[in-house]
Amino acid sequence: MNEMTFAVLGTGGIGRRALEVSQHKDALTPVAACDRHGVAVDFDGLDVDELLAATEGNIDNEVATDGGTGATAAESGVKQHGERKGVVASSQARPSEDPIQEIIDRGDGIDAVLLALPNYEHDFIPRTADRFAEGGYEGVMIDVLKRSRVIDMLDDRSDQFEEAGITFICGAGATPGLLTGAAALAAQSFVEVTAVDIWWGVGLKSGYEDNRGTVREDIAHLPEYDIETARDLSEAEIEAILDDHDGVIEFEDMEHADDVLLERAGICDAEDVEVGGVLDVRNDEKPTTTTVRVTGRTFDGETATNTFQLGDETSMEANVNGPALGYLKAGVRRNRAGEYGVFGPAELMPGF
Ligand SMILES: NC(=O)c1ccc[n+]([C@@H]2O[C@H](COP(=O)([O-])OP(=O)(O)OC[C@H]3O[C@@H](n4cnc5c(N)ncnc54)[C@H](O)[C@@H]3O)[C@@H](O)[C@H]2O)c1
Repeated sequence: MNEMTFAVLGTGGIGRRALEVSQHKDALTPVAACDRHGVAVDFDGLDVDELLAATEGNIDNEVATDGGTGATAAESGVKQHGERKGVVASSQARPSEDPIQEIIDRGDGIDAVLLALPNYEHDFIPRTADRFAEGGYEGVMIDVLKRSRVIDMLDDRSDQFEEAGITFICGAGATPGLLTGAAALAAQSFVEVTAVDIWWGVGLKSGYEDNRGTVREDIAHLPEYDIETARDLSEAEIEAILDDHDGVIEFEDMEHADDVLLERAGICDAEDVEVGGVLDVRNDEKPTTTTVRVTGRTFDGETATNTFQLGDETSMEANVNGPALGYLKAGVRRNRAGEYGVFGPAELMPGF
């Protein structure tokens, strides 16, 4: 009864590491994985070691998603050796014209689906969720997306998910995700929260090759870019931006969904949440310690700031995938208890 099966959509920087981390979680079996090129399904459990070894040099971070709203087909960012692209390099996978549909068709045996897909089109993850609902899927869907506006698009589908029997958990990576949950917990000392400041540090030297999708999406947060212009950047242009910054980019006032996720959990107003951080692609050491500061007023009239910090040794991959799979398991428990609809990481913490 406690056993859970899950599928990963997207075997790029995040999806591959999610499969690896799942090996360290109790009673969680990966049974399906896909990228744009193909799909692997085995209800006895995927051989994760084989899949990771075979795809090590074949990670697909191409810009295109499914060709929806204005996707470019730029063939950039593909790390490839040999004939077979992406997940198809694994002997467990085969090429597919529509790998996501193949997973929907096997949804009966899948308790949860982790969407480790790109966010170059804001409606890609919501549209993918629609396909699961329309395909009769009844289970958990969970994403690690970052942008605030996508949460509204998922909220609009709340009734549809409830009717379908889907428990959708949104924004459940590191930030949003782990840090949003930490802010919700830190807020419990207060009767009124006046400010939440999230400041992250990521050092990505050895992980850079595998996480170019995430770096491109981060560049879209710089004031001179947006998701469309970042999507159209060539690899050489991205390298030039990184060179201009000596490999260290500082972000301020980011559109990160921690704000709307804390507001929908009743913790504070979205406008009182600030997210920024520093990305260093030339060092593995974090350029700054990831810190969450929650300021508020206690019931007995004191004003204080509760602070939560991540250890500098924890990698971005550890801080995204550990929480994502932890929230996935929390989602399966809710789904089995008949709770459907849209939930954020703060709502799965003590209430406010
Ligand atoms: N919340 C957080 O803390 C956090 C941190 C890092 C990354 N992220 C997010 O995680 C997401 C994934 O990032 P990444 O670095 O792994 O990206 P990536 O580009 O490395 O991988 C994306 C994967 O999706 C697959 N894909 C694309 N279109 C597809 C389709 N139509 N069908 C099937 N598969 C398809 C690609 O083939 C690839 O395997 C991004 O949206 C990123 O913003 C969140």
